[in-house]
Amino acid sequence: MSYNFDLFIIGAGPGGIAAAKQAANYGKRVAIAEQEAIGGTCVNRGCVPKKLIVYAADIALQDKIAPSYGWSECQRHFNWSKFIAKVYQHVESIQKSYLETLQKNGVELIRQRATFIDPHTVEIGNRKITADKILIAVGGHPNKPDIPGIEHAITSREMFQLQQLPQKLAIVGGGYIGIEFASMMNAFGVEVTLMDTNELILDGFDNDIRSSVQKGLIQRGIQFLSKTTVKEIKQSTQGLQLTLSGDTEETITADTILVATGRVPNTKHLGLENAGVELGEKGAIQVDDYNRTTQDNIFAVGDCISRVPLTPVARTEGEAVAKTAFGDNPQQINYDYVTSAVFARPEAATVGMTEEEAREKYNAVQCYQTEFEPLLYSIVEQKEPTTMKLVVDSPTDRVLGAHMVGERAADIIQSLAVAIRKGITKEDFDATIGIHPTTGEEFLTLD
Ligand SMILES: Cc1cc2nc3c(=O)[nH]c(=O)nc-3n(C[C@H](O)[C@H](O)[C@H](O)COP(=O)(O)OP(=O)(O)OC[C@H]3O[C@@H](n4cnc5c(N)ncnc54)[C@H](O)[C@@H]3O)c2cc1C
Ligand SMILES: NC(=O)c1ccc[n+]([C@@H]2O[C@H](COP(=O)([O-])OP(=O)(O)OC[C@H]3O[C@@H](n4cnc5c(N)ncnc54)[C@H](O)[C@@H]3O)[C@@H](O)[C@H]2O)c1
Repeated sequence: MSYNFDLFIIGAGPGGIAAAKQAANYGKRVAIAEQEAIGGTCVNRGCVPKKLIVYAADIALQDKIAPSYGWSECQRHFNWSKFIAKVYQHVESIQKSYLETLQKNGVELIRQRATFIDPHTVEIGNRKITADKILIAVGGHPNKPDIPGIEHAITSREMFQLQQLPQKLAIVGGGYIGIEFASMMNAFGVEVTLMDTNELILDGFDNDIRSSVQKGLIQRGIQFLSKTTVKEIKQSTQGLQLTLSGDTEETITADTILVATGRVPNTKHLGLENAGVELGEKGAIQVDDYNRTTQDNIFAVGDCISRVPLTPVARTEGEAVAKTAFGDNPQQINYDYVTSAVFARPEAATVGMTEEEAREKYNAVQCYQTEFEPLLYSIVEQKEPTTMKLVVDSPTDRVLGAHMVGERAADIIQSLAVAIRKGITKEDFDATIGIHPTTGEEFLTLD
């Protein structure tokens, strides 16, 4: 049977675009459907605009320590709307370059929503398109708790479209998104209250890292309510009123409420039932080790499979699917050493096993840890300690995980990840001569 395309991709985020490029490199006929902006969550309402806001917020933090470095105090004014317009200029330039890449590779982009008619056919606008293989890379969207008044709360998506900065921001959820926005908004002078149902923020990270970031944020002036959630939101004359439950049972007010309580896969109304594609837990698409769904010719990658919802992972999975479908060697992904970072101040980054995970899996685990004041803060009043931790399997001396909170944690952990993935030992760390004076060199002298 002849199909219109060798590969049809639903969703032009990092996962879909990576697969499109790789399949086109094999000389395959590829089309990609996108219902919104090319680049997906990461480019348009995630990593990219977020990191630019982090940079803007860092300027405010640098201003705070500048007088200790001999700079005169100055009053600067931050213009959010001017700044966010610049951010979106950059986002558009990325969209344009993605578009050029797709065109250069001969990939047809169809700017509409696609749904399944059968395992080889999708409906898109008034077209029916057939393909030998189909990749689902539809991403996810924010989960909003089902409570009265939730329509008054916004999600990360709307945070990027604010007309002006809030004065009082309440954040529900202390995961990646809640923590990053809490940190950025606090730096801009916004009064931030953050709540989480857990005792500690950043579920899934090493416990020492979680408490170190939490301490750092509280020190910066963020009000943290642990084991607390919101059960009702009402509009009042003082603003939005949040009725809390859990450890803190009171009413607080805010002018903006951000809910950041996780994300859910975009798998509804996709016609998956017409294609024999089954869902697993929490609406995520079920896939095997090769990202193949329950239908042989259909694959799924990225946030819609809820494995590790990060951009580099979606990209790697997209490439791997194209290699599996059209190359000589089927590709499986090793998720053991996926690095990740929370771009808060203080910044947190991690690779490999947490102490808790290592102790469950290995009999003799030794942790090497330090907390110190980095040179940058040595001559300023405000203190911001750095935490570093190595998790080691004692009998083999192999480093199982590295974790850090502090300046440039993401870049430092990123570099260590290469060595740790290759099986480096604690002795290898000790034998390495560092660069002085840097923060990273402290990883080489832990005892
Ligand atoms: C606020 C925020 C900050 C983040 N920061 C980071 C970070 O710093 N680092 C990091 O690694 N990750 C970060 N992430 C996560 C990252 O954005 C995602 O993991 C990544 O975008 C997932 O890629 P994807 O291709 O699976 O899906 P997406 O990027 O979500 O792309 C899916 C695309 O599919 C389209 N689509 C959906 N259904 C259809 C349909 N039926 N037809 C046509 N098109 C469809 C959507 O419009 C979307 O464009 C962040 C996420 C958020 C929300
Ligand atoms: N820097 C990055 O790489 C980055 C940045 C942003 C987002 N992301 C990705 O996006 C995903 C989603 O982020 P997220 O922060 O929305 O989710 P998350 O899963 O990281 O965190 C959700 C938090 O909300 C809390 N929570 C859940 N329900 C609650 C409730 N009713 N009341 C109070 N607290 C509640 C949880 O305990 C948890 O701490 C992340 O898992 C991550 O993969 C990555």
